[in-house]
Amino acid sequence: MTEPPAIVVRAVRKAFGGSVAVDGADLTVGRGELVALLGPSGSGKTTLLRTIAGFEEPDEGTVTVGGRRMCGDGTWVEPEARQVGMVFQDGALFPHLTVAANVEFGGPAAGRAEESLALVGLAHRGRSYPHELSGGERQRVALARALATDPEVVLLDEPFASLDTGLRVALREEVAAIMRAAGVSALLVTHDQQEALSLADQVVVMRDGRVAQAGGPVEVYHHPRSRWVAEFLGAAEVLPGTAGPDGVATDLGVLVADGPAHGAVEVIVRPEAIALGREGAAAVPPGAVAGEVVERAFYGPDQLVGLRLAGGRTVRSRRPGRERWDEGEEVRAWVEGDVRAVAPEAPGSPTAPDASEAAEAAAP
Ligand SMILES: Nc1ncnc2c1ncn2[C@@H]1O[C@H](COP(=O)(O)OP(=O)(O)OP(=O)(O)O)[C@@H](O)[C@H]1O
Repeated sequence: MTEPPAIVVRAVRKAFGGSVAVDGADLTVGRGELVALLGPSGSGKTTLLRTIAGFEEPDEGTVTVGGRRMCGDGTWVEPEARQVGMVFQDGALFPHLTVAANVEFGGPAAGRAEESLALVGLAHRGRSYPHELSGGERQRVALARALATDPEVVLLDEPFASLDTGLRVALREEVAAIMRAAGVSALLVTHDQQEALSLADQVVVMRDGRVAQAGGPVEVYHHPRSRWVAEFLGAAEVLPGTAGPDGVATDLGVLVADGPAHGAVEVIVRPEAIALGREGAAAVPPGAVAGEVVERAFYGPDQLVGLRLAGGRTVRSRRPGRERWDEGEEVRAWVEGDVRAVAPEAPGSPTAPDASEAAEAAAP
């Protein structure tokens, strides 16, 4: 018999006073899967997580953990009886208890406290106090405490947000590796696109209390369902185009795009899919279009080269940082790789992108 998924959320709605925080959300976390719940501030991620943990009671919908109904249809299971481990942003350790006592506090399964401290690489720090540990070590203790109860699923609410960049990247990779090694199912709340795309088996993108799209990292990044999802997940050039039998006619040439086959569309092109070459270079294909380099933003490993195309539109091409492209230079540009076309969004529609969120996502 196949085991039930770790978490199933169906049609969950939660309002505070008149304001709706979660508006009919569905999600599934499979066994052993690491799922990222990603969205801008205020999109309802934490509220949904707290609903799964049992800290909030939804107005509507159902939550099932490990095949057991937790709430909905008249059922209510208290948080402590849900077999859910929690890791918060600040770790929430007791400062007056040793590391070992903190891990034992949750009432671990027999023998699990030591085992889970060993799992996070801190078996030798059981007698230390939280203030004697680094921020990263404290978060590993918090994870050990969550794992010690042998939970059906671990819920992590922005567990790396308070750490600085280098440590954050190292710790998140370590934590993902620990959870995979332990076969733990986990739901991770984050507003960091790179964190979600690099760690998760499945990314659930939330917007205004709803799931805008859910899928594998490659799927949501390369096949966004809407312009908003595309721009939220990373830098994207959005070009108006006309779809026809040969492809979509745009300022970057006629492109083969996955999306509507006829009429006006918006084509979403990632800057890394826009290739550049100098006129006459062997790599430049016949359909390449002319452009002038008008700006350049250097990030180290890569750079964004701004091009003004014939007709006046400016697009960015992501190039390796070692290449040299000078302002004023005439170049040729063409599209390589995945291109997605979506129906144009009416200005001001609820799915139209928000400029500030898109700007945040555009950073490398
Ligand atoms: N206890 C509460 N009382 C009233 N409003 C709340 C409460 N908790 C959340 N909200 C509101 O619900 C909405 C969703 O909040 P939530 O914290 O779930 O979003 P989020 O996506 O986790 O945001 P962030 O990334 O900023 O933590 C927000 O508008 C928030 O102000």
